[in-house]
Amino acid sequence: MNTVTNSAADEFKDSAGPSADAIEIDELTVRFGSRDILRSITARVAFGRITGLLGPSGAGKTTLMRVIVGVQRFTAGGVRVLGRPAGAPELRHAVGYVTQAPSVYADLTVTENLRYFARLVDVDQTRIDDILTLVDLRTQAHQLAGTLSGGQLSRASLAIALLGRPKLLVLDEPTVGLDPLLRRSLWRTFHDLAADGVTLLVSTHVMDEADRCDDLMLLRDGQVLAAGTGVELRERAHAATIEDAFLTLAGATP
Ligand SMILES: Nc1ncnc2c1ncn2[C@@H]1O[C@H](COP(=O)(O)OP(=O)(O)OP(=O)(O)O)[C@@H](O)[C@H]1O
Repeated sequence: MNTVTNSAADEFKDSAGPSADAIEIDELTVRFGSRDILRSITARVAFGRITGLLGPSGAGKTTLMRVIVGVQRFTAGGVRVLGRPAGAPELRHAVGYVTQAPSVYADLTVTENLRYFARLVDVDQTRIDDILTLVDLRTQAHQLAGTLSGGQLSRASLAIALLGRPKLLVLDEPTVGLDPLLRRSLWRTFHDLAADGVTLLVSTHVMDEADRCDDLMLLRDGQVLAAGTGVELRERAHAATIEDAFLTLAGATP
């Protein structure tokens, strides 16, 4: 398959140090007004794996992702991304972020959108063809983005995030509203990217998507309830499913 990594693929991993993780969060607190939205979070995201950020609506998933990509100020603690402080200028191309809202221009075709964003991030236009193949949008290449289906629109947003050859992809609920077939094919793309060495952090509140992740981080009320592989979390909670594990672990926390 097409590769999104390049000869400098391990540049960040190497410079981050052999024991470093892709994301290192230490005692992170984010306060809005008088309310702590993230409460002294300490967590790690391993290189080259898919980590699922799971939690109910309002748990703080988007806020945490915004801190990681460097667009949300934090109150206390520290966050290092690919060995640099979150938001550092040299991370601009290395980190791709797909928000819940589609980031494409409805009145431009898919290719025109990609050409436009390719110029912004100073990426070779020839890469557009490769990315269209990767996200399976070749057939829609000349279709106006405003006429795409929900799943195609998600893929178009993902395509834009891939332009800068990110080493880390942060995806905020990328499969929300998609039918099971589209969800499955999007997850296949995520696994292809991880196989190419990309680190993915994917938020969801759909518990059955947890089984598609290598690692999980369970977030509730701005705190990490538990982190580990699905098997580890199920064993820890003596639960048959991640959903049950989440409920058990949430119940065990005051
Ligand atoms: N700018 C802000 N000012 C005040 N409160 C905020 C702000 N942004 C988020 N919040 C609050 O922080 C909490 C966490 O929000 P966040 O969007 O991070 O949750 P989430 O887990 O991503 O939820 P969802 O799954 O519904 O997207 C919510 O209670 C939200 O209302």
